[in-house]
Parts: sequence; structure tokens; C-alpha cells
Amino acid sequence: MSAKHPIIAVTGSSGAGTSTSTDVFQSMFAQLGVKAAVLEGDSFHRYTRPEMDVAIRRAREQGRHISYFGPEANDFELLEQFFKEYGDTGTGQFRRYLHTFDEAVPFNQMPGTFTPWQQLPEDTNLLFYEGLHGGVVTEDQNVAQHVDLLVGMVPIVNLEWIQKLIRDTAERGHSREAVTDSIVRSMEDYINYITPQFSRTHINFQRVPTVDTSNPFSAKIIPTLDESMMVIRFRGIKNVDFPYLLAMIDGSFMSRRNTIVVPGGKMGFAMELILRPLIEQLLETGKIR
Ligand SMILES: Nc1ncnc2c1ncn2[C@@H]1O[C@H](COP(=O)(O)OP(=O)(O)OP(=O)(O)O)[C@@H](O)[C@H]1O
Ligand SMILES: O=C(CO)[C@H](O)[C@H](O)COP(=O)(O)O
Repeated sequence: MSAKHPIIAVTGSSGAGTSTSTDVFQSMFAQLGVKAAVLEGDSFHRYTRPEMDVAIRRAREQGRHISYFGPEANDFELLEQFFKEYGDTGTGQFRRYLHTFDEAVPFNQMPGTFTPWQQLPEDTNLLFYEGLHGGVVTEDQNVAQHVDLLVGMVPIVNLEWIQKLIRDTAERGHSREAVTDSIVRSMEDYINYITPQFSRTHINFQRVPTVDTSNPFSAKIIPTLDESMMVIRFRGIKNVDFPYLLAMIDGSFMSRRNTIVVPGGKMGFAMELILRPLIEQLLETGKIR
């Protein structure tokens, strides 16, 4: 834990919506006058896109699978070191993985490559991480222990796959077959490294569609917020003011003693009502109670 330099991590699978949720956090940081260092988890991939293609082929020849969810394709040790360094000193080295031409052209680089490493500014109030591995724990690494507020962004899996398929084909230049293949290839790492994180989170936001997503591989559009509900589960946070949340969020209800369900259209509002006091608490006291 890092009282002086708090770390907030939003963790979720590929296509879960961690980048999308960043907008809500950025707007809360602006309202609170907080200067946040924003880190994309993909910075800690080990390979460029062409190198990953080779690694996938090699692994396949050896009868194995390698995926972006696991330790072979991501440097968990460096991620843990980075979190520790930020917690201790408030700074660290970061880079970006450029997914699209829009992201890559300003750097005069190709999609699927990394920017050079650079130093975070010295004067940030907190670190905000969004990516695949904010709550990862393995035999050798414990990234989760350095995170002060850990949030899971977890659509149910059909919706996650629809979001990934549509985003990766529309924006990242991949074919449907390639995306489907990556979902299949990633399944073991998904179970070993992605899903266990959601039992370590303080809060999970699980979007559940209210339209038929039974064949995610044929979906043409992503269900909208109004076509979904948000299941929000709390863990290890005392004094969540559920009566206040129920009064403020029209159409919300409790489904378990630690779980509130809100209409999808209220997602941003609910995130703000729930997370803003926690961020304030973190900045004031250095921890979540
Ligand atoms: N709540 C939402 N409602 C509708 N669409 C959403 C929602 N959240 C995410 N999406 C869509 O799903 C796709 C994936 O979202 P996003 O890019 O945020 O995922 P990600 O978790 O950052 O993925 P990756 O780690 O692979 O970059 C995007 O097209 C985004 O617009
Ligand atoms: O979202 C991902 C992991 O979070 C991507 O699968 C990974 O970053 C590789 O990206 P690209 O397909 O653009 O090379």
C-alpha cells in the first residue's frame, strides 16, 4: 500500500471497457483537482505485434499457447516494480503500446509498436492504471498488493467478446477469424490470470445485457448502455451507504447484501457516486476503509 502516492487500478479483460471507463475517472480527477498519472497496462506487453505473431507461431509448433493474458507475453515483474516505485517515490518509467494508425502516426511509428520509455511527471497526486493485470498475483509476483483501490470492469463474457470482436475488427485492423482465434487461444490464461483478479477487487462493475447475446460471434452491434444493467459488487469496504445509492439512482435495487444493480444508462452516474468519495478518502488518508 502506498499512503503518499496512491494507486488506483481498473482491471479487466481485452474489450471489457477499461479504457472506456477511464473517461469517468478523468472527469472525477478534473472535478477534484487531482493530477493523475495515467498508465495503460499494454505498456507492459513484452512484444511488438510482429514479435507476438512469431511467439504465437513458435508456441503453436511446440504444442503450446501464448496469449496477451499470461506472463509469457507480459512482464508482470516490471509491472510490480513500477507500482512499487510509484508507491515509494511518486514516479517511474512508462511507455505506450500503439494499437492503431491514429495512435501511431503522431509518433511516426507503426501500429503494434511501443513508444520509447519515458519518465512520469514528478508532481502527480496518484497513479491511475487501466489494463489487464492490475490485480494479478502469481507464484513469483504480487501486483495486487501495491494497489490501494482495485476496480474490476467485467461485462459478462458474451458481451465482452462482442465488444472485443467489434472493436478489434473496426479499429485495430484484425479479421473476425483472427479475433476469434485469439479468444480461443487465450482461454487458459484467461482462467488462470484474468478471472482470479475479480475476487481481489474492492468493487466489480459487471455489465449484463438485456438483449439477446447468445451468439456473440454473429453480433453486428454492441448492446448500448440502455440495453443493459450494471451489477455492482463491493468487497472489503465498510460503510457503503446503500440507502443513499438506492435513493439517488432511479431504478436501482439490491440483489445481495453487498450488491446493487443499476440501469446501464446510470453507469457513469453510479460510478461517480460510488468512486468519488473513495478517491477523496484515498487522497486524505492514503487508504480505503
Ligand atoms: N459501457 C459500454 N457501453 C457500450 N460500449 C462499450 C462500453 N464499454 C466499452 N464499450 C465498447 O467496447 C469496446 C472495448 O472497450 P475498451 O476499448 O474500453 O476496452 P478495453 O478494456 O480497454 O480493451 P483493451 O484492453 O483490449 O484495450 C469499445 O468499442 C468500447 O466503445
Ligand atoms: O487488447 C489487448 C490486450 O489488452 C490486445 O489484444 C493487445 O494489446 C494487442 O493489441 P493489438 O491487437 O492492437 O496488437
